[in-house]
Amino acid sequence: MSQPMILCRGLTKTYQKGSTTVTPLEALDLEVPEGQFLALMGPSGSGKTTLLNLLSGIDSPTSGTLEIAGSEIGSLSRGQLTRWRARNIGYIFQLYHLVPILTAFENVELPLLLDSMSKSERREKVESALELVGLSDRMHHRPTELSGGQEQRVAIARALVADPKLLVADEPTGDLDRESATRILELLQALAHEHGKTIVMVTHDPRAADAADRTLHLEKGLLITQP
Ligand SMILES: Nc1ncnc2c1ncn2[C@@H]1O[C@H](COP(=O)(O)OP(=O)(O)OP(=O)(O)O)[C@@H](O)[C@H]1O
Repeated sequence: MSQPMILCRGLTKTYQKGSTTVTPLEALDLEVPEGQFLALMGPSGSGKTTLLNLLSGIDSPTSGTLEIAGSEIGSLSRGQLTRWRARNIGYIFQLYHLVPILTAFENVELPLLLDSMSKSERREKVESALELVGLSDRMHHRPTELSGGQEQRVAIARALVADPKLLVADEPTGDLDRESATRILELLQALAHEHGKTIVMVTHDPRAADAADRTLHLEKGLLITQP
């Protein structure tokens, strides 16, 4: 079998609050194959965001191992982690986080400005990311001129533009009506099944979880196996 995209063994995160130790994630073992669309559910405070932040290199584990695409990232320094993240992770937020004064094109272009790349190469990548999310005709619109579903698709194009292997999404349909949510979920399914992206999506919505290939449940920092 090929190596998993995500491999966690005994992954643990603790915080010290005065004399109390908070353990948002405890000894988590997890394997996710490349191209899988995984949903992560659990009550508030169960450790979902903590896990997303570890998988995406925003935070580092206290103990355990964490391999993404065969690289151990748990022990990288902050600077190494920032560079690794820019190449390997696309992050999708519930409230899109687009820059309001920039057009859809300029928002999607942002992650590429850190790379030394010609303007024409950048344009090509931005245009194909916007085409992939079905927004070629909205390229020069600003966020206020787009619907919520379209804003989320711009945000997905921005997450995709540097061609990361792993997409992490924190409640990507949480602020959308049912029809827009369905289109976003179909897009995420296509990204996993047709483009080989591995996707980890936090959601409170059972309908969104149903769109995924597999659902994991967290409770008090522990993984509850699916019945
Ligand atoms: N920086 C921090 N310092 C101390 N405790 C923290 C920190 N970050 C998270 N925690 C604690 O870890 C636990 C898990 O938090 P986390 O944000 O991962 O939960 P969640 O499942 O994403 O919740 P929600 O669905 O409400 O977003 C909570 O008890 C939280 O208070």
